Amino acid sequence: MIELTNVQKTFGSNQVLRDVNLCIDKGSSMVIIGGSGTGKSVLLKSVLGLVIPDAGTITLDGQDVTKADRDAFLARFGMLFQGAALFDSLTVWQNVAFRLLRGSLKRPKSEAREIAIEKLRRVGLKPDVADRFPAELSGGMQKRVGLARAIAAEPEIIFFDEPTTGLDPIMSGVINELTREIVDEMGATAMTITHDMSSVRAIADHVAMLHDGVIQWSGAVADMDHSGDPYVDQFISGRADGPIEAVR
Ligand SMILES: Nc1ncnc2c1ncn2[C@@H]1O[C@H](COP(=O)(O)OP(=O)(O)OP(=O)(O)O)[C@@H](O)[C@H]1O
Repeated sequence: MIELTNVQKTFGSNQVLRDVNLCIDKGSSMVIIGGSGTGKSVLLKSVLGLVIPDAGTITLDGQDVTKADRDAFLARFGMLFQGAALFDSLTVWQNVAFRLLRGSLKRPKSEAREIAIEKLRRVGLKPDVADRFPAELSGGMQKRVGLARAIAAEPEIIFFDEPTTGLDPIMSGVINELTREIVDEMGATAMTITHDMSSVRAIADHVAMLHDGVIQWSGAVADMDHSGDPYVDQFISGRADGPIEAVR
């Protein structure tokens, strides 16, 4: 379980997280929504211990994330970055096996390659893709490779940062479905940040909306459409008028 209690973070005069309280149950999928610049990435980085809150606590299974042994702690996470963020100079399989080729999760090269090929297959890519370079692949294929990399070390917790950015609606749907399937079959805890409402509906068990430094609303995805919260209503319907200022 991931638990954030009274988390605060300010950069200079910019108070980004004012008082964030959030709980993500083991094996469940939480999607954080919110406008640009509301602090979703700061929140995600805080859970990874990459941003240190000014106040409040973040725990993973009861352990303070800022006090955990870095290597062992990060080994529990998989991450799909915005825009896939593959290493151009590495082949596809080396990208997928990145964490299996170094550090605490290191395996022999042949074994790492085998795992990479198996994970590529899981995301719908054939073994012949393994020796190609990311630049030779379409955006949708790169996302699949990013997903294969995120699951390569079979993490307990997976973070998805804008998983469908740059994809057309059909490919977004495919990636969303694949993401949900994989999270379910791994039994992983998932935390996703996105603006894409189709991702929210496909991936989330629970939704939390970050606005003005606090979790404005949180609840089951099934309750999102009748939350009664004017901020959530405005966000999911994409209206310019409402309590959220459209000009920032
Ligand atoms: N390291 C940093 N130093 C200073 N300010 C920062 C830093 N990281 C983030 N911020 C500020 O915190 C605010 C929230 O940024 P963040 O990237 O978390 O927003 P976001 O909700 O993820 O936005 P988007 O959806 O556009 O990616 C922004 O005003 C940003 O400029």
